[in-house]
Amino acid sequence: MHRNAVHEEQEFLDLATARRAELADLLRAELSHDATDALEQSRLRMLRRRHEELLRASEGLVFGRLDGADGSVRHVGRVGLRDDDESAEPLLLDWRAPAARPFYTATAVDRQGLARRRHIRTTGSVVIGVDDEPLDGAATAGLVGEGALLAALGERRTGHMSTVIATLQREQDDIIRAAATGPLIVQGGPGTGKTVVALHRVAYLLFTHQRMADQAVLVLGPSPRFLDYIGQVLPALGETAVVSATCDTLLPGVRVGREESRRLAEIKGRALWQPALERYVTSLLPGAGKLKLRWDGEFHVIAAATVAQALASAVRGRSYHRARTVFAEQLHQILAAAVAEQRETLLEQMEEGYEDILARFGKASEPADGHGSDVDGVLSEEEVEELRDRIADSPAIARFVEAWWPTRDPQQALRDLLADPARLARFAPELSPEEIAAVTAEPPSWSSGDIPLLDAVADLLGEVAAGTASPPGGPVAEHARRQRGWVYGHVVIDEAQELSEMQWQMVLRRCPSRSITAVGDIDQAEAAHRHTSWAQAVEAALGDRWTAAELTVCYRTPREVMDLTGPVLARAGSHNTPPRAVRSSGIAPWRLTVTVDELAGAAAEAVHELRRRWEGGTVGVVAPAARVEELQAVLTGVPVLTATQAKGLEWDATLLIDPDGIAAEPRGWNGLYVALTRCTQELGRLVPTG
Ligand SMILES: Nc1ncnc2c1ncn2[C@@H]1O[C@H](COP(=O)(O)OP(=O)(O)OP(=O)(O)O)[C@@H](O)[C@H]1O
Repeated sequence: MHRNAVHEEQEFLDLATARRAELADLLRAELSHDATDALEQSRLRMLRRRHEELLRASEGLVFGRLDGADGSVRHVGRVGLRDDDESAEPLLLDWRAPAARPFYTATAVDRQGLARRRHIRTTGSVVIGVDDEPLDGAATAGLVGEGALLAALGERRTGHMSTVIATLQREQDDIIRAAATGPLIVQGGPGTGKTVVALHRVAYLLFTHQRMADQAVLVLGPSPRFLDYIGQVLPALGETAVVSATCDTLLPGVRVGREESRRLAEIKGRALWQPALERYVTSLLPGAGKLKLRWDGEFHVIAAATVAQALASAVRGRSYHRARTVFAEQLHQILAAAVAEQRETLLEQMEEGYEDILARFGKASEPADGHGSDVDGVLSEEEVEELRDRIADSPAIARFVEAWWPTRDPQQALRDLLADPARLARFAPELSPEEIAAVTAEPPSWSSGDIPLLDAVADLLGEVAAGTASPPGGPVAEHARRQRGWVYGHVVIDEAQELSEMQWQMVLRRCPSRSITAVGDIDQAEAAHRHTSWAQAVEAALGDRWTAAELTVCYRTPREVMDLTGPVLARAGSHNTPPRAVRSSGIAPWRLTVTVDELAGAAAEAVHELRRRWEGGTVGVVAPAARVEELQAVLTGVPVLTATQAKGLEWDATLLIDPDGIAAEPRGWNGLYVALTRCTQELGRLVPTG
């Protein structure tokens, strides 16, 4: 029966493959001509996107089939394909289309009109097997497509995350398709597919909302290594309108140049900096007072009240530089009016003087040639405007404005604050004298904790000149990456439990609509802040305006290993239960005690053995920070990482070195929880004694 099914699906795959090639050819022909107007340009952009999507969809083009209780048959795949006949049902349903949803969510209890779900396994353009799941029978364990899922989970790891569109589970699918109108915070234990969900959600949102594709989506991850690990998922799903970054790399042109202590990371992550920096930047504004400007050899005094009024209206709701531009424009206007008025007064005085002279000589005060009371020489409106333009273009006036209201470099402005204890005490009175001393003692290069402060200052100062936007055309992600002030359609944060309050502010600035998906595990938090609940972690940034969701099943770590995590989680102060492991690897975790002197040798031997056992897969080593360097020297061909660095990654086998040493690190129990849960198959522990 299966042979027939394979044959049947092969026929369908051949049909879909041919149609894909045909559509790609048609699109290529359409894309060969140039756009003549903006409308055509945007149409071509969409076609180009579609073309790329089709080209990339060669692997796993068709992976599912839905048989309706009414006898209907629909196939689900990586992209949607239409037949020639536009009115007919699509040949292939895109996995993100609403009609494909039952593939991920239908169960025997909630059949959604289906009689059967079929998973189709393929290699390239060959169907290698099918898994049928009747939905009209008795209720099953609740896993969707269990056979296909367990086969996928048991596969060797390549070192890069792959797409899982064929085996997404219902609780994951619910989050992927959730509304994107406000912040959604997803709590999930290790291996529950948080990263999978976050990335597939990006693909879903870009497919569903054109606006997000136009504005790009930002994906924030904890480290460059992690970004590299997930880097192939979205391109494989055909998505390019995505910028991936860490909080450290979000500011164009600014690099983190040094490590910082946990104490300073904690101090600099506090929400108090936002109002402190606002107060500081406000203090940089010029004070109101009369202004004395020179124009055409004459001095003009602008009264303090006029300056105060112009200043107040310029500053309202604007950044420092934007307010400066608005004020300068007003000043040009005021000065032009003052020049015109002074000229008028002068003319009047001249006229009065002339009449005096005439009176003294006993002449009547009738108008005389060129000196009538209609005061010839008073500037017309156009002339005042022209004068204002000349004032606006005048380098001398620009110098005057610069001296009175200087443009500022955000980096310099922040350095001036962080290096000055008196200023810090004035603007951040919540900091203790010891904390201020610790901040001011830091070297001038930037650390990770400085980046959100710098971003806040850059935002409060604003751009010096408007119109720095890059020219239109080219991929949207490139524009977004280059501009600090880019507003994204959506932001996805992975390992969100690590974000400090100030890093959250940095996210909000990039997404004022608050269309944000944050996934993480509060129990894996290792950052310097002390949050142990999501409510605490996001209180300063989001208040209580966010929606919570949860993932409860662990797909990565086998049951044998998850069983070890309960006590570790309890020591980490967690109130959560570890997620339920979906599978067992049949391999008991092992533990070897060695002397400290034997440790490096034993580690090398264990790595050698694990690599042999997991040939074609991956092995990773996690150790306390203090031992990493020494181990890297002896363990070649495998990553040797701290628990923090291992966050989000996975290997077939993990060698955990000195678990007690990891537990003794700051937030070490959380770190140990991370380290224990990185393997998909086997966990070995080397415990030094003495
Ligand atoms: N529905 C699924 N089908 C197939 N594989 C899945 C599915 N969900 C998760 N996985 C796999 O489980 C592993 C863990 O997923 P992921 O890295 O997204 O979990 P996580 O919750 O982010 O974990 P952690 O918090 O430990 O980093 C990955 O190998 C992923 O491909």
